[in-house]
Amino acid sequence: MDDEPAIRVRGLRKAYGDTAAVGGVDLEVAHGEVFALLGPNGAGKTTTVEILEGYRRRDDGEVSVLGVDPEVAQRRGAGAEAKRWRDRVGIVLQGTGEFDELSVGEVVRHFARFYPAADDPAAVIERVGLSDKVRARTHTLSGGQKRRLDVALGIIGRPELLFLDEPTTGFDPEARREFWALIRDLQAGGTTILLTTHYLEEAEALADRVGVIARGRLIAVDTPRSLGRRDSALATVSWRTPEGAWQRTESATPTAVVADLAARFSGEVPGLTVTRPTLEDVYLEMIGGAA
Ligand SMILES: Nc1ncnc2c1ncn2[C@@H]1O[C@H](COP(=O)(O)OP(=O)(O)OP(=O)(O)O)[C@@H](O)[C@H]1O
Repeated sequence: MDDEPAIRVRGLRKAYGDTAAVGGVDLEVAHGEVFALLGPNGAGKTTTVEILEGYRRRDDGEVSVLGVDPEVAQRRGAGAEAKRWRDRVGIVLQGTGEFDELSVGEVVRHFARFYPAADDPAAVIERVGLSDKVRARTHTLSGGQKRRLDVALGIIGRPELLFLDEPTTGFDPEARREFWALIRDLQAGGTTILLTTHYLEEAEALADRVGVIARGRLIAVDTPRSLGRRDSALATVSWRTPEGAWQRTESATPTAVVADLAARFSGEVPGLTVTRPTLEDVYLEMIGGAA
């Protein structure tokens, strides 16, 4: 691990005509980190990620991805060093997953040939849960299965850095859990991951840090646990009275409230729960404030 972060962005700007899609973003992602970009539709997540991938040109700002300017690395005829950079970066765009009449196995094996140290196609197909579809033509796959194929193509080259734009859209709950296990596995193997998602529980399950983008600006960066000072927010204690009515109180010292209740009930407190704001609660409040 070197001192330079895997991703460093300073003053990034991008406009489409009069629309300022990205309006001055600073961001650093460390080697080995899983970072989730959150934000409402049209906030500027995809634009930011595609600039980092080198697929879109920026208007202004500095961008370094694995020590290289991605815009330069993706230029036509950029040379051997740029090719090496592209081999180190895995990209899963927002949904393709269809390759005419080719089968899943053929597509993955085909992509494997582009990389100098590609993973074993059969192992990757297994990892994304498509082993029983290896001979299926890609246009016959379901939406979630096409997305899994996208993920397979993103990781076949064993990237150091993986970009995932809304990777689990269309996944059923079980597939999503399997995907989370795959991401944890990749992180354990040292892969740095930048993902965008609309699923707050996904960000919470996977990300070391989350960044919230609203109207092209990064309005907060923190751990999922601490975002919006969530960890020090008042706790809500709820319980049922002996008459069966629900009671609730907000407190900065919920342990004292629970101890007091335990003494009053001399034992088990019926229906007791202690909750703090969820990641979704603080996220929605932030987005509301930024609108
Ligand atoms: N090619 C384009 N031409 C013109 N405007 C664009 C283009 N791509 C994006 N935009 C605009 O830029 C803004 C940011 O879009 P972007 O796709 O980056 O948002 P996003 O956060 O990824 O949204 P979503 O969650 O819906 O994927 C939006 O207002 C969008 O309409």
